[in-house]
Amino acid sequence: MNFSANQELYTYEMIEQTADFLKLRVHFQPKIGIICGSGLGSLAQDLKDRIEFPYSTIPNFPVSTVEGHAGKLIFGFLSKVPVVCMQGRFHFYEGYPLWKCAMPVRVMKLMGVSHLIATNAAGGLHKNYKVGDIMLVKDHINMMGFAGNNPLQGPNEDRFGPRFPPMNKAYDKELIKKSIEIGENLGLKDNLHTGVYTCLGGPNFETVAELRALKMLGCDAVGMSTVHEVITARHCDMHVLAFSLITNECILEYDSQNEPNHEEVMDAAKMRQDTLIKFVGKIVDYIYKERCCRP
Ligand SMILES: O=P(O)(O)O[C@@H]1C[C@H](O)[C@@H](CO)O1
Ligand code: HPA
Repeated sequence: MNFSANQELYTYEMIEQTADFLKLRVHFQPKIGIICGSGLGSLAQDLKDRIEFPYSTIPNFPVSTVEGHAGKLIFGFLSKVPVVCMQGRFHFYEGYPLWKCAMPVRVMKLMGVSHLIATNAAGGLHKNYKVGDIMLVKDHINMMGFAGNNPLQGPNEDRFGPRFPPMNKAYDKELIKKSIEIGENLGLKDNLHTGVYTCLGGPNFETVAELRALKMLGCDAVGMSTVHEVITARHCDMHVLAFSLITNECILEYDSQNEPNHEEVMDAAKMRQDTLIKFVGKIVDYIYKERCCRP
């Protein structure tokens, strides 16, 4: 990252300006933020009393450029719970620095969101993962961080959080436990896992050697998002639940005839959309009743 470009970083006031723009137009306070992964935009389709903002109409917002990411911020009620959904997220490979990719999380924070549900499409590395399975993220390996890239780089904004935030409790254990229970009640017992997610910069899918290395490091699923959003959310003390929909099995053998592609990712997401809508709806309901409304 070029630090002479620091003046291009979002200031607190810019994020505030974006949040104020939205607050003026949305007459309820969302408590839960949902980021829809590739092909998972349908998670936002069931919102009642929706108010939609194409990203291009929101001051200071980047715009999504990827197929399967509609590029809208949608406010509404899911199971009577006020939420905000990102129908489309920003990826590093689109040319955005990580701090820009994660900026909407800070906007959510300033709007009063206390819980973030980040979803993604990911390749399954673990031998037991099948296409259509759900992996609740219990931890991540920040590979881009290993290479010196982090959404919190640059001067720290103390009004969001500390210079050196801990990350050992990034994913809320109680929410993972509850989500497993919810998933099992929906008949997903055999399709539900907890595991370690990693994000690479993309946009190319990984080589066999890279995938083998990631597996050796302890990664169970690989994608191109989420980690920088979670770091940003934890920095400003939001509670985080994240899950990956396994959309393809990672190819770990040189003699495989298969090649991963974005279409299979989108197809797998489409196949699972109804189940995921129910799953997320029940999680949102639980968070709202048991967390947000707790005195
Ligand atoms: O936004 P997510 O992480 O769900 O998207 C994944 C990673 C790439 O953007 C794309 C590859 O098919 O899906
Ligand atoms: N690798 C990286 N990102 C992905 C994959 C994958 O196999 N599947 C969906 N997003």
